[in-house]
Amino acid sequence: MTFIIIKIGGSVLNKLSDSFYETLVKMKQETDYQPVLVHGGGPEITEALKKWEISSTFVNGLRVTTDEVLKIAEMVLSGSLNKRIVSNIQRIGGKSIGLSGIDGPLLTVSQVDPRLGFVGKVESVNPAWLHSIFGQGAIPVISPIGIDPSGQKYNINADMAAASIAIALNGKLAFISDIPGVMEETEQGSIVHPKLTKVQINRLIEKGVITGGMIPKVQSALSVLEAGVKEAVILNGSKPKDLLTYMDGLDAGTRIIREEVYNV
Ligand SMILES: Nc1ncnc2c1ncn2[C@@H]1O[C@H](COP(=O)(O)OP(=O)(O)O)[C@@H](O)[C@H]1O
Ligand SMILES: CC(=O)N[C@@H](CCC(=O)OP(=O)(O)O)C(=O)O
Repeated sequence: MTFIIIKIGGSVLNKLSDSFYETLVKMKQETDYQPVLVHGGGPEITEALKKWEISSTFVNGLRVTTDEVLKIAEMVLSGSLNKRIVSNIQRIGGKSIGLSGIDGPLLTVSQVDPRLGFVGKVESVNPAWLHSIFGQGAIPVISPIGIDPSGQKYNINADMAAASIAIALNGKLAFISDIPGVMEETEQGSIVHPKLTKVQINRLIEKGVITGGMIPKVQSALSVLEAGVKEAVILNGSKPKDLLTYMDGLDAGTRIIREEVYNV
């Protein structure tokens, strides 16, 4: 069995078609792949915060999380969005169970930086409950809220949560977002990089080509490579075939790979 950790970005959550969910259910029922979903929800958290008239800011793609921001983030992520994805999978005929990093606890975290408030980085993953969900023939759907040993809850960037789970399960990692991959404006027009290494990524960040929410995404991809996972990929969620194309070993999106395999 090969695990594939599929991170669904909040940017694309509401744009995913039934065929995307059908692909997941078929993958689970008909192939040796075991899909594990991790979802974000940044835009919906921002919308809910606006309704509550709470302001929030980002530092390098991470939301500064006060106690009241945390409460809304948990409500949106572990409440409405997690259950929306679970019910979408069930509507297509698949089995699915939703949980957050607190359940189990699946994700034990520590504080990233006191200046960011309750933003967590994953210290350990306990996949025991995931294995029992796999045993039930179901697809786990994970929301990125974690907990520390004292019981304090934390908001985790969903890309970073997905990377930690991919490392723990030694699985493949695919980021599904609202763009075709890592893009760059060149004299010839806009291009999508088919593959990138750490050195190239760092150069694109320095040049200001990779910004905002793309920063934690590429950094999370690099962290899985460092931990021994072969590669990570960024795919376009509005093209459900991209996931199948990638699983078939063909080119899709942007693959993030180690230096030594760049020319292979
Ligand atoms: N070089 C880049 N190529 C593509 N997207 C980029 C790039 N730099 C920044 N971005 C931004 O990153 C966004 C994807 O990150 P994010 O909004 O966090 O998505 P998600 O919710 O899918 O995780 C894109 O919509 C785009 O605005
Ligand atoms: C700490 C932090 O930034 N947490 C994110 C969690 C959601 C997320 O990551 O959503 P996307 O995948 O849609 O970006 C946030 O509050 O927006």
